[in-house]
Amino acid sequence: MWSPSVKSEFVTPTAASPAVQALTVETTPLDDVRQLIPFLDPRHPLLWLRRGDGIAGVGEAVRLEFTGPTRVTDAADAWRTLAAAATVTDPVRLPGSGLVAFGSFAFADESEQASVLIVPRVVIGRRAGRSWLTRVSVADASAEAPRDGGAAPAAALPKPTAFGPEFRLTMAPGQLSAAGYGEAVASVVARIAAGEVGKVVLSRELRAHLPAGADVRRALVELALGYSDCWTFAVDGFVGASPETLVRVTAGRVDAQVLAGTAARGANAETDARAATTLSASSKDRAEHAFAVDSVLESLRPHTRALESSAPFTLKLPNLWHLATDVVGTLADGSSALDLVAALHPTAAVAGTPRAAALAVIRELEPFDRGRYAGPTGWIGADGSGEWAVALRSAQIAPDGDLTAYAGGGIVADSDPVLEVAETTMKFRPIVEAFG
Ligand SMILES: C=C(O[C@H]1C=CC=C(C(=O)O)[C@@H]1O)C(=O)O
Repeated sequence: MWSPSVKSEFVTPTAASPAVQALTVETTPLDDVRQLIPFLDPRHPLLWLRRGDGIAGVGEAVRLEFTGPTRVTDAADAWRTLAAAATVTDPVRLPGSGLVAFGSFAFADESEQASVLIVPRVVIGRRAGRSWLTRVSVADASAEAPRDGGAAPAAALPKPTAFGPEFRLTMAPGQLSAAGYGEAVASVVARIAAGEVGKVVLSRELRAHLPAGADVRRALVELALGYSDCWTFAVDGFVGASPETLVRVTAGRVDAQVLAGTAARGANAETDARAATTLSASSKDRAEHAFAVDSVLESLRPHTRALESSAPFTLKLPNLWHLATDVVGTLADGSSALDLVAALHPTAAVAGTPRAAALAVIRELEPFDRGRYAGPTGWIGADGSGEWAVALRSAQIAPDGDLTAYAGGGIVADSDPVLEVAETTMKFRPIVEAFG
């Protein structure tokens, strides 16, 4: 149960967060800030942005790391404790103002990649023409005075910085080549025919190396401009532009947009319209989509009332068409956005059906750790509100500059290996073009 409290003074340490920190958080309104990206740290950007609205974080006031099967529920618990110990002044009261943490979680229980919640020292936010600045300062719960002297008084906007030099990366196949991916797809189709599993989402990776000191904001600008209807994100070196909303919680309302089923865009208006019509009529894509919608409804139902889903429709993105379904409901049990993320992940849009069997096939056929690809990425607020995407069309940048990009697709009984390879190539486009 989520019981919002932003004024509590007393903190109980938890296993996930042994030294609980008391945060002082102050949000002040700003004149409209149209561009958030120039304010980011070029090498450690924290960003959540769609259609020009979102939040940009600078610095780290708190960093919590989680691993293993309970990583999301541990994070939800740790966040409750941290938020309850914070003193928050927030006259703006918009989604993303006040105390927020950016988060990104590994896809797999056994992943070596840490899952994180990061509370920035400074957040600049923008929503519907209103902007704000949030400053965060930290004190140990036991300490008498804040370590860094308390929240800075409501202050001027931090300065945007000039972009570093342009760079272009060449991506090379990773541990699973395009041909190897085609073979893995054929193997999944055979397992489906044998009745072992209904659907499996398989992926492959591309690799590159970022020059020392590269300004990652350049790629974020490309993603945000090229894919403005997607969630452009950057958290702890993990960047992307995902079209899929895993879940949003705002003022007791819960919504999601499920995507599964993909077609190439046509070369002209006529073939493009035909591609969309063919996609919505395709029994293969509709089957793939239905698995994903069912898994989301099943996970959200215990936490919501009046949960409804739209009929599937075609969603146009610059690089492809998707089949999409909108889901909306009312929060019934006080869950936070992270509680719902824990209930939802991994959906059948990124794992398959039945879930356990599909995950076993992924472990067997993908010779790499997905890291945070296809995991939940987004933000959580002090009152449990938040916005989370399924982290698709994404890449992880390691501290040494190694970059790994990921793309996959849902494999069902009628999937064709050649077409599935082509689909992953289309899905790599946002990242390949942003860095290339
Ligand atoms: C697994 C990915 O996409 C998922 C989301 C939308 C459509 C999908 C598909 O048509 O296969 C996938 O389920 C990816 O982009 O890497």
